[in-house]
Amino acid sequence: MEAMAEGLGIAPVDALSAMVTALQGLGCSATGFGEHTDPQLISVLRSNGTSGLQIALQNGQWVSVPSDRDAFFVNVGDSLQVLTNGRFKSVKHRVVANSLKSRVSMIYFGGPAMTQRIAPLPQLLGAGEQSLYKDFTWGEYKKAAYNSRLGDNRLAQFHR
Ligand SMILES: O=C(O)CCC(=O)C(=O)O
Ligand SMILES: [Fe+2]
Repeated sequence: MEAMAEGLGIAPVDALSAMVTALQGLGCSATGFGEHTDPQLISVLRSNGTSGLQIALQNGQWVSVPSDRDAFFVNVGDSLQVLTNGRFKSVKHRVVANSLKSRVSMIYFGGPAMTQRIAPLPQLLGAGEQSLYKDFTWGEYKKAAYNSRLGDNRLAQFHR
């Protein structure tokens, strides 16, 4: 935050960190990153070992992902859910800010090419099994995503 303020030429330099301190003083856990699913095929995440990442179970209960700086968190995205015709689930997740330690994460998002058609892999479809989704390209999905909010179920509009 200090470096950002410095880069922005904001004076006094500690204006932004004062804001963070004020939030921490409230003693409540703020939203670090709102609930959402990742759009791409796969996300590979590493963090600095600070807790905060949570996934939603099917019953809506939020469960914390253990914070381990030596572990990778591999997450299925919406596109892989479609490619597997729903066998792999794009799990809803969020980050709850920790008032004691900052969470830093780096994520690799593996996404398809813009013109790529996103559809269940034929070899995964059983006899007579239909795609659960309408035909769409990654570009079409992205366009729909730009018109949605972070927490929206963006795949819903592509369901058959
Ligand atoms: O920072 C994190 O741990 C997760 C962030 C995230 O879910 C995302 O960028 O898609
Ligand atoms: Fe995410």
